[in-house]
Amino acid sequence: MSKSTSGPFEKTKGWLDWYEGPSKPRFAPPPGAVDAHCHVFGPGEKFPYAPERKYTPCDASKAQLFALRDHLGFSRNVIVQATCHGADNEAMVDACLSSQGKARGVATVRRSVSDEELKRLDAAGVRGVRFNFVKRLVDFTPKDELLEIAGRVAELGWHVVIYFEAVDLPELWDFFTALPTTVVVDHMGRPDVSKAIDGPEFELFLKFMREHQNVWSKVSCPERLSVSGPRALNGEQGAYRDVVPFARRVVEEFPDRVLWGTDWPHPNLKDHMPDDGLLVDFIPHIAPTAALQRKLLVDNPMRLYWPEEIGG
Ligand SMILES: O=C(O)c1cc(C(=O)O)oc(=O)c1
Repeated sequence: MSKSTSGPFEKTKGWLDWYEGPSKPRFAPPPGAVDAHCHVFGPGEKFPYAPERKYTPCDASKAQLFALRDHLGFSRNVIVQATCHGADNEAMVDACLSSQGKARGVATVRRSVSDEELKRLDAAGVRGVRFNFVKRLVDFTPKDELLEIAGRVAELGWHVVIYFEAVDLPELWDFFTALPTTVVVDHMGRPDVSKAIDGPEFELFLKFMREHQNVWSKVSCPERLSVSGPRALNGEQGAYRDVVPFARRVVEEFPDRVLWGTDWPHPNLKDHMPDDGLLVDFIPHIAPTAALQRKLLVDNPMRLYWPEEIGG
């Protein structure tokens, strides 16, 4: 079970493999904590990467993900379909089915998906679909196609996860606000943290959440968003300081609509691969009280992904 291969595929040049032997976090997540954004990649031998993919990763299996979950002190995962698998959800579905109910999934589907397939995904633990607008990751899908998919999954009680760059929010606003489901934003809508926190770009994101009660945000991926570091490596307890005010602002203003995830195995990071134990130690910087931590890591993800277990 080596991480460095990609099965029969060749990894994208310069690909950084996930960090082996992460430290034990100093921060102990509350009991029942959910890593609400992570992926599985392949293994390529068993679950081939999609022909239309924009990158070929190293393998990152369900067993490796579940081992990380236990090591970090988490109880559950939400496994988000990675773009390298296109709309073939089998690696993610297989992980959900092997998790003994401890993983839910977010799928990618095309307009051609049948009702039977949606029901099969639902039975496997899928609770949402992901719409991706990051141009380096996917080709364009027409919005009427996406709206049609959103309407169909709404009937299953699923939500829509959206991934986009902050500069694209104005253009996508009308589409996002027309979605008929709960809408979960990946990685805080990728703010440019070198810009002012009270500047127009991040203000627009806050307005998006303020004016639309169905919009949630993942306060994840400081390792992607940080410009100044320091990186979560070598025992660093104050990593990615420039991201802290942005994430903390979202957690404090919208405590009931935030989620957190490792983003393991961190696709497409170019300059470093974080120690996931130190990433967990980032959490108390953005959610400074036990009450906020409990909402972020337990109550909110349980409400969205396991409502039946909390009488919801
Ligand atoms: O920024 C990214 O490169 C990235 C890629 C993917 C994916 O390929 O699915 O998912 C993420 O959450 C982030």
